[in-house]
Amino acid sequence: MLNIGLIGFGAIGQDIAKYINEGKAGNVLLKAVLVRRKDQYESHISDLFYDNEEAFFGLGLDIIIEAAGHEAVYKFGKRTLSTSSDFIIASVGALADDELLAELETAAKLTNSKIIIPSAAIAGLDRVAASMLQGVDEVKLVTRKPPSAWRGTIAEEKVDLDTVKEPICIYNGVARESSKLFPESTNVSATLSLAGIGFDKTKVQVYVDPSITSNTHQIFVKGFFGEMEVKVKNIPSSTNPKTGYIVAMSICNTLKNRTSSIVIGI
Ligand SMILES: NC(=O)C1=CN([C@@H]2O[C@H](COP(=O)(O)OP(=O)(O)OC[C@H]3O[C@@H](n4cnc5c(N)ncnc54)[C@H](O)[C@@H]3O)[C@@H](O)[C@H]2O)C=CC1
Ligand SMILES: O=C([O-])CC(=O)C(=O)O
Repeated sequence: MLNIGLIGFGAIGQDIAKYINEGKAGNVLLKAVLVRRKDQYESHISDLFYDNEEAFFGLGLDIIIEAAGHEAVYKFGKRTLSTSSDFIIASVGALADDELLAELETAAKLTNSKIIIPSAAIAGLDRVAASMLQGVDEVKLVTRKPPSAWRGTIAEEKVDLDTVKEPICIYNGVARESSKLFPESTNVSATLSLAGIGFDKTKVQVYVDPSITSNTHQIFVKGFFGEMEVKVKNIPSSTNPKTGYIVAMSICNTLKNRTSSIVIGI
């Protein structure tokens, strides 16, 4: 039985807690959730919630899952790995900062802990990573989300989300930049970069698209192995429309793999 800690209790965090408690994430126990203010949570489950970082990191957790945003990766990543907990990251875009990535890798090596990056909102990463054995010529991601998913982001500076009628490309560049420009919306571009040819070569286009209701990601890869095209249409979470329901499911499947005797598709 592995003891799990969770940082963040929003759309992803709440679903992860539910799946773990329903026994759907393998032989794991949700031991603690780090939140900003513990008094905001119901008293009957408050034993699970911590707002004292010392206490949370002192629990000796086997795995800590970040589901709180880029800032949380900066704030808690090194500490997690240095205390020998494996670190499952949702806010992967933070790793577009080479210095942070190197710092976390060093911390992981020193304690023999692992940085674990689930597929989360995209698919096909097993093939992208495998194809790197012989090199890849081109990797491209096209992300489209409906207007409701772009509220509170810099998309609002480019598009009137209330009146937009046609798909509008709000970014065309590479993952190094998209990861930072849309910290809550294109973490997938960072995950794809890490699996494949890196942040500076992974091409990214981002659209506000009023013609769709799902958060859609298309991946195009060409290389020695052949070609790959994958399209996912994620139903947005009712708690946070920027995030697909699949993200928490993917993280829980990653947990399941940690305690299962058979591991498929990685
Ligand atoms: N890899 C991927 O495919 C995806 C990654 N994400 C990442 O996951 C993050 C979380 O997503 P959601 O759950 O949908 O967001 P959310 O906004 O619903 O929940 C985030 C929660 O974290 C809490 N939080 C923030 N900073 C914290 C801190 N320092 N300590 C404790 N709690 C803190 C917030 O109060 C909030 O309750 C996103 O910001 C994004 O970076 C989201 C979707 C897909
Ligand atoms: O859930 C999604 O569609 C992807 C997402 O927000 C991200 O990559 O940050």
